[in-house]
Amino acid sequence: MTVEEKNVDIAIIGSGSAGLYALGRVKASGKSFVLINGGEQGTTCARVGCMPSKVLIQIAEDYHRCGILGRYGVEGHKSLTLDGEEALGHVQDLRDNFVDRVISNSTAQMSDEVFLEGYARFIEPHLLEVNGKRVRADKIIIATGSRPVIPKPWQAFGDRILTTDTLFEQEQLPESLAVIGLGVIGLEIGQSMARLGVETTGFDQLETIGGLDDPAVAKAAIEIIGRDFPLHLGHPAEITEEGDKLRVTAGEHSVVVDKVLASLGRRPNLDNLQIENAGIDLGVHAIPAYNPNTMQIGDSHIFLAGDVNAERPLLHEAGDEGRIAGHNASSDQIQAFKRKTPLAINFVDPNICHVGKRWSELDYAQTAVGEVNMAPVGRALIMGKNKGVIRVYADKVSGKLLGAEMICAKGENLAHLLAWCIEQELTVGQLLQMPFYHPVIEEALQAALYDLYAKVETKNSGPITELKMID
Ligand SMILES: Cc1cc2nc3c(=O)[nH]c(=O)nc-3n(C[C@H](O)[C@H](O)[C@H](O)COP(=O)(O)OP(=O)(O)OC[C@H]3O[C@@H](n4cnc5c(N)ncnc54)[C@H](O)[C@@H]3O)c2cc1C
Ligand SMILES: NC(=O)c1ccc[n+]([C@@H]2O[C@H](COP(=O)([O-])OP(=O)(O)OC[C@H]3O[C@@H](n4cnc5c(N)ncnc54)[C@H](O)[C@@H]3O)[C@@H](O)[C@H]2O)c1
Repeated sequence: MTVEEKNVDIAIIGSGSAGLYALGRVKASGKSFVLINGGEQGTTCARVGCMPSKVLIQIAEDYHRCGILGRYGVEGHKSLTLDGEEALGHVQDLRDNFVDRVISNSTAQMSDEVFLEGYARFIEPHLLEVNGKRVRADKIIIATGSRPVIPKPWQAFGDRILTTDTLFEQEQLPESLAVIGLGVIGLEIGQSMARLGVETTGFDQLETIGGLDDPAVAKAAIEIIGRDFPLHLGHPAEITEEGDKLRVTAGEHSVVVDKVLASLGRRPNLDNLQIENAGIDLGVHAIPAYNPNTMQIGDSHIFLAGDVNAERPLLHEAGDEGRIAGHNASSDQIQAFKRKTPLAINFVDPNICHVGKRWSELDYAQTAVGEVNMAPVGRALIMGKNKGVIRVYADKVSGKLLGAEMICAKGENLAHLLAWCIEQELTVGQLLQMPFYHPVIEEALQAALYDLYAKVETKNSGPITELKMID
């Protein structure tokens, strides 16, 4: 019996952010297409990622902020309490709102002919199967995202192991929580939980946190975040059962907790696609070799966009990768696109950010480093957030900005400014000729830039560093 095949120009697998951005380009080209999605709709970002995590962080930060009120003479602040159920209810309400918005602007408007629900797998290089239906496509975009890693032995602990897939569905806050893996997720959720009153303990096998690799920033971050909850670093964590609780042990540290948040990283959803039937070699790192400027796998008809390629697993990058893949899948010619300056923001308080080149990528002999400590910064003192450090890197000879790493208040804004300057290939001298208001956190960046300027060879022309001369 021959199974009926639907023929299209382009099949997009995954209706997450990368898939939907790709769809925008494909629709505009007028090519025929199908969009295929397995699992829940609404995108990882809106459903279990960026958005619910930021709501939780906001609640925790606002509640924690009450602690400062005594300084201003506000009576009664110590007796404020938090209803965990209502707090989580608020996270869920806003989350539902974000998800509804995504769905109503995308798949809700699509017919069953072009939007197929189910997990796709390759039968042949151009042939996919979804719930028994077959789709033959000239070009295929894989935008299947990633999922949280849970080591196999931990799966036996059932719902006592949380991931960000299940955390935002909880009705109550746990009394105690171990956060294993202090990367981006572990820090954001760990600090929030601690601030909401959950007895939280953090573990990471590395000697650093939040993926920081500038030693000065990592040291400051460990000290600052370590005031919110204990951080046990340098040993992989192991879990054993203790009655209905879990014991988490790493090196000489051990705690008994109600729940564990597994934030050990995320695994690309490539293993469910039978991509070998497409003649694609997964390579040593289990990710097929692809070009990050075209998103094309080798010189094949298949493109890889978003978290599934594990290279820049962030929302704005998933958007760009979707656009590139969508454009190239719809065109006769493959076009390479310049990728943007790397920018990463961890929304802990104070924010941890990095921009441009990482510390470990620098040629230290050719690099000048400017630094400012946040302790004396006027605006930070007023805000009661004068903790942290900003480190900026520039080429020693040309003075061109290369990158930065920081832990500081409003880091999310400073990191953007720096990314935009690197994108424009500006020098530290040119940055000092920009206006700086008073009193603002940007003055801390200005101080770091002055420190950097003193260490680079290229200086501004004219008698006043901060002002350009009129010819
Ligand atoms: C807790 C958390 C917080 C985050 N916070 C931020 C943040 O603040 N800022 C930021 O920039 N990024 C953040 N991120 C990362 C961001 O959410 C991701 O980079 C982005 O959502 C990736 O989008 P995507 O389209 O690649 O994947 P997804 O949105 O996951 O879409 C993939 C889709 O493909 C489907 N699928 C999988 N396999 C198949 C198959 N075989 N067939 C059909 N469909 C399939 C999946 O079910 C899913 O619907 C966060 C992530 C998490 C987990
Ligand atoms: N603000 C944001 O932009 C944001 C927020 C959340 C998530 N994200 C995205 O989600 C991705 C995944 O985040 P993540 O935090 O899960 O991964 P991650 O890679 O950032 O961190 C995982 C951490 O787990 C540690 N680890 C692994 N196995 C361990 C073990 N057995 N014991 C102790 N520690 C162990 C690793 O050393 C690492 O520090 C990020 O790369 C990021 O792109 C972004």
